[in-house]
Amino acid sequence: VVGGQVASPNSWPWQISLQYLSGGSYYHTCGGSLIRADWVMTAAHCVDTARTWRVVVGDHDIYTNEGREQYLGVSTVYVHPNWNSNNVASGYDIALLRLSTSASLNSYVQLATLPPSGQVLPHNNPCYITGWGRTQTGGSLSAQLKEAYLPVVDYNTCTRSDWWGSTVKNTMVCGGGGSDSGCNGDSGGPLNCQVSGQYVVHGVTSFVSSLGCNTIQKPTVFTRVSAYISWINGIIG
Ligand SMILES: CC(C)C[C@H](NC(=O)[C@H](CCCC[NH3+])NC(=O)C(F)(F)F)C(=O)Nc1ccc(C(C)C)cc1
Repeated sequence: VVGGQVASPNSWPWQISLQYLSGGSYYHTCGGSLIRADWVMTAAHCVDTARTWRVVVGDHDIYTNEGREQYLGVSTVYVHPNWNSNNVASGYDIALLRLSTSASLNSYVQLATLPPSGQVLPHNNPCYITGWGRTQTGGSLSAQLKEAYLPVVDYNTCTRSDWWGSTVKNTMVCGGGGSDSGCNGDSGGPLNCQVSGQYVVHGVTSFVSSLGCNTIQKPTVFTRVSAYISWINGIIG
């Protein structure tokens, strides 16, 4: 997350860290959202490479043990069948992870609320991106979970030729477009939008401009969760 601020610890209790095993250690690579005690929603591009994964719930500082973390294995990865790793612009950047151990829900670990199928939020709807991603283009990951205010940019605006043009599809949500943005390592994490006084996960962080994370008029682009509710329900039952 570029800009924004460090989140109050565990204030986004559905946020997870997706980590992979390398040389005997685990490394953060993506975010995600806990949607059932044994299911995580993330981005398909996060799991393009076959690795040994683990999901950490209840985390705040990914480099220190604060006692609220639960470390959970991943038994099965379900990538959307239409996902094309060579073209993030076609959408379908969504995957579900079946956990080998269920999370234990408490005040630090809660399930995300998903939107009703088909719901499209209006321009400027209040939303926050959260994640441990780079804090600047080409910078390092954030040790502590960050949040940034990225209000919805409606489809009409986001697809303007001087914004994202036809790169953005209506199965996506745009947020921000100013000096705050998502960045590498935020992928797969939630866009948390306020709807009727409740935070609802309306987006899965998908891409930013290759010119730089917080490029003006290139809002952070999210998979629109409400476009995939049937697929999700078909998988998790
Ligand atoms: C150094 C970073 C900022 C580069 C930037 N990376 C990204 O946007 C990556 C993953 C993109 C999937 C493609 N393999 N996503 C992120 O960093 C995220 F914002 F989600 F955290 C990128 O490649 N962006 C990109 C690439 C191609 C397109 C074409 C569809 C025009 C659009 C954006």
